[in-house]
Amino acid sequence: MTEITTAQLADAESYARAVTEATEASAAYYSGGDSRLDDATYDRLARAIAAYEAEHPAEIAPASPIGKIAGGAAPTGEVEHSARMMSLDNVFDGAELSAWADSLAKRLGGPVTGGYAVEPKLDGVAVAARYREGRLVQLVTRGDGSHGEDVSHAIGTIVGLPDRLDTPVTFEVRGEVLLTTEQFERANVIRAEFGATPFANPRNGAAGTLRAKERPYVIEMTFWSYSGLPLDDGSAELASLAHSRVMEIVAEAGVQTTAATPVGLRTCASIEEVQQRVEEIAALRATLPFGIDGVVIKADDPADQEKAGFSSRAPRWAIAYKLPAVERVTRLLAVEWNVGRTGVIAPRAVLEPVEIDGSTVTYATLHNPADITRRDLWIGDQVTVYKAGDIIPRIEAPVVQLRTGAETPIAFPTECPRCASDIDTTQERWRCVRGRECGQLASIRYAVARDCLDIDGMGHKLVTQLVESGQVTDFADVFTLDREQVLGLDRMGEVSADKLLATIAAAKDRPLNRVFCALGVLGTGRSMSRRIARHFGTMEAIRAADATALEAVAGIGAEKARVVVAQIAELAPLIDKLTAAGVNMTEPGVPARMPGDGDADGTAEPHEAVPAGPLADLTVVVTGSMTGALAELSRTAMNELIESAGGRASSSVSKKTSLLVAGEKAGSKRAKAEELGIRVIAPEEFAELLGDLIP
Ligand SMILES: NC(=O)c1ccc[n+]([C@@H]2O[C@H](COP(=O)([O-])OP(=O)(O)OC[C@H]3O[C@@H](n4cnc5c(N)ncnc54)[C@H](O)[C@@H]3O)[C@@H](O)[C@H]2O)c1
Ligand SMILES: [Zn+2]
Repeated sequence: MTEITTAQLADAESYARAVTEATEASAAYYSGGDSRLDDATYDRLARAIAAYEAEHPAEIAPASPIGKIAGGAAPTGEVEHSARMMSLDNVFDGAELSAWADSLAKRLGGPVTGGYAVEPKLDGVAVAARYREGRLVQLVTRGDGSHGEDVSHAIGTIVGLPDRLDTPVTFEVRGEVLLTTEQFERANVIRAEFGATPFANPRNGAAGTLRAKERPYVIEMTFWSYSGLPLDDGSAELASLAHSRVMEIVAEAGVQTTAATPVGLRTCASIEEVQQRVEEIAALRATLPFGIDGVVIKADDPADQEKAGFSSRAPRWAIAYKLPAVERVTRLLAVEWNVGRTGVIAPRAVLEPVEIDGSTVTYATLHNPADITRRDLWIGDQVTVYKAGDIIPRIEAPVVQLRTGAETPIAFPTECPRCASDIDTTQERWRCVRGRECGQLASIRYAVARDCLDIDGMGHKLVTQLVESGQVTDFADVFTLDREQVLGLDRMGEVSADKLLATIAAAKDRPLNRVFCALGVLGTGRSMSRRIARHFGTMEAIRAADATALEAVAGIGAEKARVVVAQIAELAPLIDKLTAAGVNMTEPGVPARMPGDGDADGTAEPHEAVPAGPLADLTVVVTGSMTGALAELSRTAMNELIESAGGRASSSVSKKTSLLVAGEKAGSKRAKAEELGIRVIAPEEFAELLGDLIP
């Protein structure tokens, strides 16, 4: 997207470019092609153009979309409308809504007499449907408002717009043709079957489908009427009835109206009531089976309408209260494959972060591999992303027209990303062949690994065997294995069995930080586990801590604190089992910090359990392979060592780094440290500094 879409227009040249970009986008938008811009971006661009024009009225370009129906860009047809088909003016908040109501009152010489009708603003394509003698004879698009295109070929494919009514009425109904969420999903499945590119979003699908004449397949759409008017000499009385009454007559005739949507048509006496209703509809938006982009408010009484009249573009007696955009276009950066508790392997889209409906969206759900194939998604694609309310964001479709050729196919996993077992691909939802066991395996493997309980000799094969035979269901079971069970394992002799049992017994005495780490609490890796253990001292104190108490640990914010508390509560049975098996639950040298401990004012200062050592207050990064006295130490052991010497271990070099320990084959971290002027020392020198702290 070019910069002019967000910035103010600085000069005539950027104004001209903005007008071109807007008219091109509109042309695509109204014809059912893929617009390069999402609505929020288009609206920003249009506002920038309008602001520029207000300041430079002499420079207004003839092609400017401002003040024109459909931005002047809709394909116009040959069918003359029975009455102009207008746009709607917009408001974006309560204050603007009140201002609109005030200006309307001024025009009317007093408040509206018949109240306001409030309906959803359906996000589809406007059409006029002409019924003569109860038969649907013609469908016309809005076009430029005075002439539209004949799209009568779509008659018979639109739910809610019957081709024959029960009574022989002659009238015209106007309304919105759209694809419901369900129809949209189905449409893209059909499109894929016929090798056609997917629709980028439901609106686009409705516009394209309405205009498409010769397709080998049918795509079902839905119609909701929002107005009814006389046609030829028929139904003249409609012109003198309240809007809400007209809608009743249209509905009685058998045409679907906005009143039949889940949010209905409501009349409100005051603008405060309208505002309240807008908020209710906004809250229900995410639950609707189709997209809305706002709420439409109309003076209900025909006398009020007549007095208010029209501008060149829109009625003055109606207004669209726009809701925040829930769809944006952004880039698909990657697809991650996560394995759920039951072994289901679910893809998740990683997106270039984009702001939708007040929050930043970085991930979106993708259902399964078949779904990815059906949607024809590629890495690098620009995609339409939808999010409303609390609903998890979803990718609607790629914007195929924006492909550059640099997109790459999405690689499907060939083995379980968690346990490397085979994948059962017989169902649409792929699953690790180990199912539930897959999660057990992964968490037990994690717990016994070097960084956690460090049970040497308990490799992947062994864990797999123990889980498959049902002898071990969680890592607490490892501590209660008896000699007989161990001897029963494949290729297990007496010597190695005893050795393994000895390692398991030794692992019971690991410090709390490692036991805690082994629990695999979300968001607490090795160093966070150390910090938590050093802060609280005992598992009992950790379990007694509430979210506020946890926030006292460096690096734990409110959000994380809540997650950790919830997970520890969930893990209670496992922790109890570990305690019963005799596993150590204390951090050596650190007193327990129970709730209520701390300073007089009740706020517990994080106390430094470890006395200030040679690395007090230094942030240390280790890179390359260690030699000399440190040769045997894993990264975890190195980090523990740094912390026991009073320092902070970190994995990346930044301005905050105090010291880089660079071993053999140190690469980019060393270069960066040198660039930042950070002190770099060799493992031997570091070992000297630490002296007898080295284990
Ligand atoms: N993405 C793009 O490139 C692009 C380009 C042009 C326009 N747009 C979008 O189109 C919109 C502007 O389009 P517009 O000028 O056609 O006006 P509009 O669509 O915002 O409002 C007028 C229309 O609302 C519809 N409508 C829905 N429910 C209604 C109801 N209950 N009562 C009355 N009318 C109802 C009618 O079809 C009417 O024609 C903006 O949201 C803009 O973002 C996007
Ligand atoms: Zn698995």
